[in-house]
Amino acid sequence: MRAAEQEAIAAGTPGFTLMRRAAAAVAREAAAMAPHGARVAVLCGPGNNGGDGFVAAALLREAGYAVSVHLLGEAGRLKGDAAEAARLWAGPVEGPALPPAALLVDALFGIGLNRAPEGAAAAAIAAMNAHGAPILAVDVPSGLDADTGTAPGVAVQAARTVTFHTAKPGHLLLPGRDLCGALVVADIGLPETPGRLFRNATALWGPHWPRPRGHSHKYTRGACLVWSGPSLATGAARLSAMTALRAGAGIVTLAGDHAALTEHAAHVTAPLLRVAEMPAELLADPRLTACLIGPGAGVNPATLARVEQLLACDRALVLDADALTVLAGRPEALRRPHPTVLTPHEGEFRTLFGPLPGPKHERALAAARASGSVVILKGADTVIAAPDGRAAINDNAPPWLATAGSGDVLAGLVAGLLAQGMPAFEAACAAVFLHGAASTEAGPHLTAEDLPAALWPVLKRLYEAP
Ligand SMILES: NC(=O)C1=CN([C@@H]2O[C@H](COP(=O)(O)OP(=O)(O)OC[C@H]3O[C@@H](n4cnc5c(N)ncnc54)[C@H](O)[C@@H]3O)[C@@H](O)[C@H]2O)[C@@H](O)CC1
Ligand SMILES: Nc1ncnc2c1ncn2[C@@H]1O[C@H](COP(=O)(O)OP(=O)(O)O)[C@@H](O)[C@H]1O
Ligand SMILES: [K+]
Repeated sequence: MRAAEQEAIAAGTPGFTLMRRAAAAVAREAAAMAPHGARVAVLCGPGNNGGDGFVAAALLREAGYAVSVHLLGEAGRLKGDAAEAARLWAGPVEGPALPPAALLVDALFGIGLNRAPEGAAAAAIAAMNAHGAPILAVDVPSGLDADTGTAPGVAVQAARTVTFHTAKPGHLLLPGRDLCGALVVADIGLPETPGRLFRNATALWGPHWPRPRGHSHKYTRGACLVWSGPSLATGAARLSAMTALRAGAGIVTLAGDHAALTEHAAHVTAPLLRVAEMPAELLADPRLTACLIGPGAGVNPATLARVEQLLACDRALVLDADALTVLAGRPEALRRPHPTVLTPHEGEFRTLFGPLPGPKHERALAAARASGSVVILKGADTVIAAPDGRAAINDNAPPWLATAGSGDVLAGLVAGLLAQGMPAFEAACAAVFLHGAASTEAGPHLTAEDLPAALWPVLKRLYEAP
């Protein structure tokens, strides 16, 4: 953001012009939240976030709102664009005590927050939260660290947050995402800057989406092997296999011992069933393009031996659940010259990689580098990270996705996309996004079994999109 701002200023757009555009977006959102003519209280801080507040206050007053402006600090100490913004506001500048109002505009701190709010700043934030009126946060809810999604102290709980140019990690990572309320990203005319950190969206992976051609047959669409857990632990692999088929893999094989396959045979029709002791018995088939192991596998030496055999093969590979746990503390064992995707939740992640410092996207990136693999660090704010330094934060998954078996569905989705030749990072991002979209489609009270069916309309819409 700061680089984009510098570039724009160097190219001749004054900083104050950017501030005016930002403030116009704030005023637009405020007008959408408060009835015309209502009382709006704008709380400004000592930096440019406060500057946005002053300009927005002037715009709202022009538009007919009853606006009061409150400053934390002294008007005489405002500098640069913020001082110019304060001059634009013709009315009185009051202290931080807030009057009754229909809407509060939080322009206290933005991306310049550099420590936990204390004293008057902490009191002002607490007073906003206790006020009762909805809060529109300018750029970032004050007190939230835009880089990490964490709040070092007290933070504003906004109803809506309007940010500029692009979402920051703190808007997408928890608890930041919850503090923001509804997020609005406003264009303020900054140039596109090349970045390595993304908000997960169709544009990130859509160009790599595998589409069958007229002459495709099931083997050219990709063949996927899903290793099954033993008898009475087969459901997880079945969810994965059904989802891999739904993802578009031409053929999916469930493999394991005879008792396990007997259970599968009682449930599924489309997947092939192959009795095998070890994956190597099936890897001779050159048509096989991707393998998945872990769901229901069990944490035991047999699983470790199978994982090691699969790591040594030349197919794309997804390791989930128990296949990650058997490699506890050995991420370097995952290095291989073929696409590999790991799908740990926080517990499996810690077991495999140990405690890593920093915000979630940085932890996932460190794990991706250590393992040479694409890492999907799951949770309500799933992060996808690649060893080359790219990372994406996902924010489309509703909380009812937290249900037993939904992780197995995600693993199968990744495997199905890898089987079709989709590159690992893009396949992982697509899978996480579509998983979230399918759970939104299915709605509250879904079970993991509903997800492959719910993916169907989501995928159809993907095909219909231009
Ligand atoms: N960077 C850009 O391209 C643009 C930035 N704009 C606005 O400018 C903001 C960034 O402005 P600044 O860099 O001036 O930073 P801020 O206005 O976010 O905050 C910095 C000020 O707050 C003080 N401060 C930080 N943490 C504090 C704490 N815990 N307790 C008390 N005081 C604290 C600092 O000492 C400094 O005076 C953005 O969030 C956005 O609202 C917009 O005007 C549009 C363009
Ligand atoms: N609060 C939440 N909001 C959205 N998605 C969630 C939430 N909690 C978990 N998830 C998602 O649900 C899935 C759970 O996977 P996992 O923990 O492996 O469960 P299981 O092993 O039972 O399948 C993951 O994709 C995770 O990202
Ligand atoms: K703010």
